[in-house]
Amino acid sequence: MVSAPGKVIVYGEHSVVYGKAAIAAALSLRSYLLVTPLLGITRKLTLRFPDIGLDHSWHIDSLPWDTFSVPGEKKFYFDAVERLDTNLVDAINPLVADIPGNVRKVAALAFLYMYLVLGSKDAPASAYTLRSTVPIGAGLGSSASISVCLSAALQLQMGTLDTPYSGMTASEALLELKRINNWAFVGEMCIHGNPSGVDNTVSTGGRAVLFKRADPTLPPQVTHLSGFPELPLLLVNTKHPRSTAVLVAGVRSLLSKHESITRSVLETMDLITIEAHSIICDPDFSSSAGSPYLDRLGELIRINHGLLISLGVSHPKLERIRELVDHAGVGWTKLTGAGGGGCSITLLRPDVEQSILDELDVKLSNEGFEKYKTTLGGDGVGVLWPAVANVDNKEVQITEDMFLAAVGVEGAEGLVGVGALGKGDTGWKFWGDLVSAESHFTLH
Ligand SMILES: Nc1ncnc2c1ncn2[C@@H]1O[C@H](COP(=O)(O)OP(=O)(O)OP(=O)(O)O)[C@@H](O)[C@H]1O
Ligand SMILES: C[C@@](O)(CCO)CC(=O)[O-]
Ligand SMILES: [Mg+2]
Repeated sequence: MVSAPGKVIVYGEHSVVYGKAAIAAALSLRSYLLVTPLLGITRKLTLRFPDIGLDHSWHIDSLPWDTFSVPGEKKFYFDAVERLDTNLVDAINPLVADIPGNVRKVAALAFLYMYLVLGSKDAPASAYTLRSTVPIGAGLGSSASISVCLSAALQLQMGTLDTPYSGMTASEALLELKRINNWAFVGEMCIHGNPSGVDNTVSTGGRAVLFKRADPTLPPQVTHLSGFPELPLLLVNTKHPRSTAVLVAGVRSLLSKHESITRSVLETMDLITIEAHSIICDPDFSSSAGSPYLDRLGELIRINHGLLISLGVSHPKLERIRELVDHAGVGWTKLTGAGGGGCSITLLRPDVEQSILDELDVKLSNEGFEKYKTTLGGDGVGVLWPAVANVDNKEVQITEDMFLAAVGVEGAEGLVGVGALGKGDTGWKFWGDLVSAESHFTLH
């Protein structure tokens, strides 16, 4: 069983696709993937993605392995892949043709692409069951978090990746994270079309990153921001779904029509991220009341949002949230992720009275918006191997039923041993924190 976090882009969405810098942090909302061996004589591969209503099986022997075993085709096994191989995509398309809806189709495509390149004809028959607490298509990196899960699980299953172990050095962990991230990027390409790689990078490594890929032919420059401050953030979902691929394509079209103007907007976004990074890295940085640093970060958030509006990626519902927050005077707001709906973040002023925040909460929820309680800067990809839990002091294999019933269940407090599993009133429940039951690749 593996898991990986969603993310918040604090500065630099969209411009990051054009080689500009972005700052992103991992969220405490996560996706979880369980791989269960399928017993029986039929050699099947089953995808169970109940969040999007996908339940589909293929016979392993009927998959187009020949297309995927062209000599030399697997030479890039661990390397970064820059673009999808159109022959491979063409071979997969008929396999997903009868799956209804683009949301399901691209998720199945991402899985099959990775499975066919990373796996082999002799792979054991398995079910891949995925559940996520990251809202889908809301700007919080749901696609990246599932891509990281799929990449890690498949490479672990095929024996090409080590599980994290105590004593693993930082450079060994970095290598494994790189392998996971490279293939998560492939998943993102299947889902997004033209991803920058920032989402999968922060979901893989966790914490927070400064990310920039100035030259598309070279790997990105990634600075892990271990000292990322605990910023007081309000995260609100418009609940208006949208597709990142469509929004990214919209910016590309604007660029082709108004090239120099759009380029200068993207340039300014780069300056914003760089300035924010230097503020956060200031040795005197403080986010407490009266500190000028938070105001400056807030102003940069406001300017960044204004530029995103000018790129055409805001939405009336995002503007409504901003209006309500501005009216309450509690902080600075911008969209996060691809925009067009999805979520906004507000950097809260430290000295705001609780009663004003409570009033704002009521207004937001009356208008159908959803607020998330989450923390930033959490762990990246995690592995629970073998997938066993402690039930009544016995180790039991986590079954698909237990997994489906337990992931995302609220109120699993009352720690009875980290990651222990037991019968709650409503069925199987993880008591305690799934994430802390896993092992993680640590960089420092
Ligand atoms: N829980 C899930 N189960 C199955 N597929 C999922 C799940 N979450 C995301 N996906 C896949 O990812 C797609 C959404 O990705 P998209 O990039 O459009 O939005 P996002 O990643 O949530 O937002 P952003 O890219 O702005 O952070 C869905 O259409 C689906 O194919
Ligand atoms: C809009 C975008 O910049 C962020 C999506 O979370 C796209 C990307 O970086 O791949
Ligand atoms: Mg995405």
